[in-house]
Amino acid sequence: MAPHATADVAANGGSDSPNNTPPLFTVNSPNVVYTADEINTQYAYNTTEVTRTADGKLVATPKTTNYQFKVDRHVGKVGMMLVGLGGNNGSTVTAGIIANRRGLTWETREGHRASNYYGSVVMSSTVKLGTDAKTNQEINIPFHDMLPMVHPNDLVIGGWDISAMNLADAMDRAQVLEPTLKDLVRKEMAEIKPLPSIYYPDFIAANQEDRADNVLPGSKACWAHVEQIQKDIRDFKAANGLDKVVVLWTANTERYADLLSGVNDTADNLIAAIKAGHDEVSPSTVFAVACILEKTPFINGSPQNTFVPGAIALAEQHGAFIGGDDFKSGQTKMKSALVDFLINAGIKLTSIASYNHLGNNDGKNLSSQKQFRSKEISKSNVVDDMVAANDILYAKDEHPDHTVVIKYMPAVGDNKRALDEYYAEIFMGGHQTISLFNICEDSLLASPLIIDLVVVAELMTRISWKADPAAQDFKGFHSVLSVLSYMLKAPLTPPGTPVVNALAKQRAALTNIFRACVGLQPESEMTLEHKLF
Ligand SMILES: NC(=O)c1ccc[n+]([C@@H]2O[C@H](COP(=O)([O-])OP(=O)(O)OC[C@H]3O[C@@H](n4cnc5c(N)ncnc54)[C@H](O)[C@@H]3O)[C@@H](O)[C@H]2O)c1
Ligand SMILES: O=P([O-])([O-])O[C@@H]1[C@@H](O)[C@H](O)[C@@H](O)[C@H](O)[C@@H]1O
Repeated sequence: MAPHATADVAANGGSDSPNNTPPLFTVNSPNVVYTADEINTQYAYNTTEVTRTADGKLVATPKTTNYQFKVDRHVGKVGMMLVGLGGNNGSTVTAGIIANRRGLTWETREGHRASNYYGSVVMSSTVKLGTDAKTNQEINIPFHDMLPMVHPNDLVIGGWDISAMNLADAMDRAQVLEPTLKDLVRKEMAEIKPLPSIYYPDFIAANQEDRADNVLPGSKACWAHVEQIQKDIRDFKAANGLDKVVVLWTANTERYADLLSGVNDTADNLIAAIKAGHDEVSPSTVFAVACILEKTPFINGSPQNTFVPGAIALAEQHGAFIGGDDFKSGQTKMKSALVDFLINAGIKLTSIASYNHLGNNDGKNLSSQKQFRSKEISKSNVVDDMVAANDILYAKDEHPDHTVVIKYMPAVGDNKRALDEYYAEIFMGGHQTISLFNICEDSLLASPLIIDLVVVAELMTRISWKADPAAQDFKGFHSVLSVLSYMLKAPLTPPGTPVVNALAKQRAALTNIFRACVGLQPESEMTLEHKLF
């Protein structure tokens, strides 16, 4: 990706869209064919199949599956519609994109600051492309240059909120950004007003009621709500000349919906339940259904079980993309890396105590038990796969003690305090105790994840595959975008497939799938060229 020189951006009055930016690299291989419109790849996917002999011995057999991948190189004009646009995350990510688009700089107590996308894997991390043929040194390139992706500066932003507050006032309410920066984006932010949304009081904390002055008629699910959201999406696309939209939920955490046979267990029953006004269908599920019917990717940045079985089935029926759940921004992100390190180092983690307090509206909503329970689930399950993978340290169904506490302390605002203690058994009866104090400015950590989720989800709409060369049509990835898991606490995966929470594995999956789309094998890190000579 050509560096987005802010001066150029400012001169153009907008972003120098990567639609016109030539790729940073090309792959020199008979298996990769570039046309003006597509990247077409023949890819040998190598795995190891394990079977057991009659006497229980394991047999490992290398296996190769040949795929064809096709990437549409035309990004087009992309819209990002946020549910909860007027919240701390919604207003912060919007202000951040405006500031980056205009190349803004501002003064703070610590001195001069410039716009950036720090915390975004897509915009601020690199991936190893390969090794320099002459110097033998690693060549690392911006993640964003792996495949044609929308630049966040080019995203057209809109969305819904049950609060009517315009985004300049919402930005002030959020108390996240420096006044000097807010003043530079205030005019543009004031022009952004959230669309009225659906509000079913029973699903979020009662303390949210005083915000709800921008709501559609009806306090429980109805088909008119689905149709209105679909209309909102179509109108937004038409008004802004968009080629596609991605919708992302960054509204309040809802309580879990009960899973009810005949109500949300199948696609037909879910649609019938909404039409019948069933009160166990949540606003986030109604948004999911509307987006699925519009074939608009829908991502859930909160921990509730938006994707009830009927919603997943509906997405599969319509070939629509869904993803979730719950941004993995600070305390849990650290946990998914630290637990991976400890257990893979053969250290027996026996207890994890995760406490945090925060003072933003999210914390206020989570001060209600049912909403906290949704978050407690997503914050607790993040170690399961790492523990289950090591039967030397853990007997079957043995787990570390794990407790999650969240307290609402208004004084600290968006600057969540996370205090963690990791207690482990080490060699010969010893113990290791790791204590962390982690101040997470929650919205400044979540906003880049919103960008990553939207950019990757949009990219996935332009990637197709087939395994049988004789097959006529290419297929899209499965409707449940588990490739998004790196950005999420409780990754949603296709039914029957395993959940991976280990942070390093999640990132490797993302980068290696993108490498496969340009015909490159996974980076093995073996560097045999530096060992066998
Ligand atoms: N680091 C983080 O900030 C982080 C990390 C993980 C998950 N999350 C989740 O992201 C969500 C947003 O966090 P936040 O700090 O921006 O919270 P927030 O309370 O500031 O914003 C939520 C917004 O959603 C609006 N809203 C509520 N119900 C709505 C509905 N039905 N339709 C449209 N808008 C609705 C509210 O009015 C509010 O403006 C929360 O669910 C939170 O748990 C945040
Ligand atoms: O990703 P993470 O920092 O563990 O999780 C955060 C929690 O610690 C916090 O209590 C909650 O309010 C945020 O929404 C977010 O979920």
